[in-house]
Amino acid sequence: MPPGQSFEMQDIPGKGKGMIATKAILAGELILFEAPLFTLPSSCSNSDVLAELVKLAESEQREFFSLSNCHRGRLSPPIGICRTNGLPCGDQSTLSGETAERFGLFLLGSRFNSSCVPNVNNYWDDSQQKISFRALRDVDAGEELCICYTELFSPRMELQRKGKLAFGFNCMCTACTLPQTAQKASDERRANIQRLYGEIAECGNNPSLGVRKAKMIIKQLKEEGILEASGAIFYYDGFQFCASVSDRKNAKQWVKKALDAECLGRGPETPGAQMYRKYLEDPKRHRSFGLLPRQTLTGPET
Ligand SMILES: C[S@@+](CC[C@H](N)C(=O)[O-])C[C@H]1O[C@@H](n2cnc3c(N)ncnc32)[C@H](O)[C@@H]1O
Repeated sequence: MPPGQSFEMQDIPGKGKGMIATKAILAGELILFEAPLFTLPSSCSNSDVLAELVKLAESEQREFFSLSNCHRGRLSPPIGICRTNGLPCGDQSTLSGETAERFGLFLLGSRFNSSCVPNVNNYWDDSQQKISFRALRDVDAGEELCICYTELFSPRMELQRKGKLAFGFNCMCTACTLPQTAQKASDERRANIQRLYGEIAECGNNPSLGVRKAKMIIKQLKEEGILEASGAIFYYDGFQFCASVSDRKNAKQWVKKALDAECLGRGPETPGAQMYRKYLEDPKRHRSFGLLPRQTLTGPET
């Protein structure tokens, strides 16, 4: 591992290898900023992978073949390793339907295991052509550092099914190994979050209801321990509802929260952070500002 790194690779029971924090890490801290071995279109074939592998140094090829492969025996090793370890080089969300057009292979980054309550966020920085990993909350030395491979707003059965289908494992993260009653409560919260996520999109003409739903979803995300991993989009919803009724003061409070969440998980210079900063300066610059009759709504809880 390079010097100064705040984690090391260790064997993790039931998960193969994984990354463990070797010192305390603060929320928002950049843990790793890594260039890919290569990137490929998400629809690539085994021969596309081979064409990339021949361009690599022998030591890199060896490291590539030492990565985990959950498709062993079913797919050729090159494509099996890519499907197991590839990380999206772009935004990806099953709920919004966004799919990254490319994925990248990372010698260190591909060793982060998955959690349904991730403490690390991975983000592809297109301008630098590197992936960043940032702590979503304060992490103690000795804790495992985990990203999330799937999306977060699904009840356990669905998360398990998606993880199993795509990556061939039964998730052993802290949320999936909770005692039964705690798991039931967590499942109910995630089902509520999923429902509210759908409902909030229907509130364009009822911004007061929209703000109430944004607050409900944020409360449940917080209780579930996944607010930092996904809060920015709901704070931005709150902003848009307030902007649509010319509620400048509350719009600013919502977009400030969205900006803070974006900076925490993705960094201060992303296109998203720049957009939030623009609206924080002047909410009127949003296209929906003043589209509905003037009304005073409420800001986010502090
Ligand atoms: C991208 S690799 C992660 C690093 C891998 N553990 C290794 O040893 O290199 C993905 C594989 O790690 C394991 N894994 C990741 N997250 C897991 C989890 N939450 N529970 C169980 N296994 C997990 C699964 O075998 C999965 O196919």
